[in-house]
Amino acid sequence: MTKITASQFPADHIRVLQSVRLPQDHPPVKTGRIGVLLVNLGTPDGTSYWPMRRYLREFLSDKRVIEWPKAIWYPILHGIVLMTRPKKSGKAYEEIWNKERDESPLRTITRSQSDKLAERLGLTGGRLSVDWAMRYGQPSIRSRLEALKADGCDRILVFPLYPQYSATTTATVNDEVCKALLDMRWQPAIRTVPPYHDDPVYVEALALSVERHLAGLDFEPDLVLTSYHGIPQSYFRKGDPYHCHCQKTTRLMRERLGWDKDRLRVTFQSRFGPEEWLQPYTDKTVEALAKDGVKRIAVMNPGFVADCLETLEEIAGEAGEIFHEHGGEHFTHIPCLNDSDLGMDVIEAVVRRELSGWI
Ligand SMILES: C=CC1=C(C)c2cc3[nH]c(cc4nc(cc5[nH]c(cc1n2)c(C)c5CCC(=O)O)C(CCC(=O)O)=C4C)c(C)c3C=C
Ligand SMILES: [Fe+2]
Ligand SMILES: [Fe+2]
Repeated sequence: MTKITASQFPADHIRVLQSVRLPQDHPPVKTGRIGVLLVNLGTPDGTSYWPMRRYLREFLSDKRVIEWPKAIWYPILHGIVLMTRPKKSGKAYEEIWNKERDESPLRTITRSQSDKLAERLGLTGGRLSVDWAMRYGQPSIRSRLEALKADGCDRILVFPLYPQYSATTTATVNDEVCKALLDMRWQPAIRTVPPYHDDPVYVEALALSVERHLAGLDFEPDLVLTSYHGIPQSYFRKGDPYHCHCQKTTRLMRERLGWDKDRLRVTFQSRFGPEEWLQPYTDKTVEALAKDGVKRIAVMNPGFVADCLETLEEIAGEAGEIFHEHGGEHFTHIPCLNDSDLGMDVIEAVVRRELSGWI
């Protein structure tokens, strides 16, 4: 957790009661701070079987992620998936693992985003604590909310790091926050960050990241795919707005870049299980493009706030291989916004907006 203590305190209504003299038998009171908690999806603690299994078990037991009835899903999960997937996914994680820190890139980048946000907010004064958590794995949402509360935060802004809303991501973060509140006697006031898929700062950052990346290449891609993580088609039919949010982000980028529909396309990646997922699929599209004679493409992942397994291994690695195997010549992956200045501009703008009235 990074604390920001500034000499200038902007809002009158925020008080620190630590200095108030309390009766001797009074429990300690610490209040008056504001917390910001960045939350990303999660990540295993290691790439070997047991850490992978623990992580996948928590993730795939979430009823927001797999909506099948427990009586059907649990025997499959415990009987097949948790026997085979930890090994397969562990190998994939090994390819992208941050060996220096012995952790996944998602964890490294999320921590850095939290540190940089604290630095940026500190510049303007205020009494804020900035921290980060993972929905699955460590550090857990519960542990960081408790730490913020213990630090005197009686107002906490929770930021699920997903620009496009989905029940499988945003809602499950909010569920976990509410579960932690259930056990608190003195609950902090909570705000959660809404989706920001059409925020001009976000769209501008994405467009600039494309322009800058393409300017540094020695070839010009014929088209760029915006590849979003998929969800089952049935979730969309039941009312999850995720598909529409993805389409809107890409449309706004296209308008900002002044490109036509064929030059910036939407695809969906990371299918899991036998169901039909949102289409067109990224891997199939990449293959079809190469077979149709397209020689140069770029792929980016606007829905991922940080590079991770799904972008580094599945897109920068596998999708590139597919393209080359089927006749493509030049493939480039445009990195996520991560903790770059552009990425931090987006996070800071969203946080400042959502904190309004509190600071
Ligand atoms: C099984 C169903 C899954 C749904 C639905 C799903 C939605 C979803 N996921 C992300 C973002 C990420 N997913 C990541 C990894 C990952 N995702 C699933 C499954 C579903 N995701 C699994 C099983 C895994 C683990 C890896 C594997 O075994 O393949 C990650 C990467 C985490 C990392 O440490 O790098 C991210 C990020 C979104 C945005 C989303 C729906 C919109
Ligand atoms: Fe996922
Ligand atoms: Fe739609």
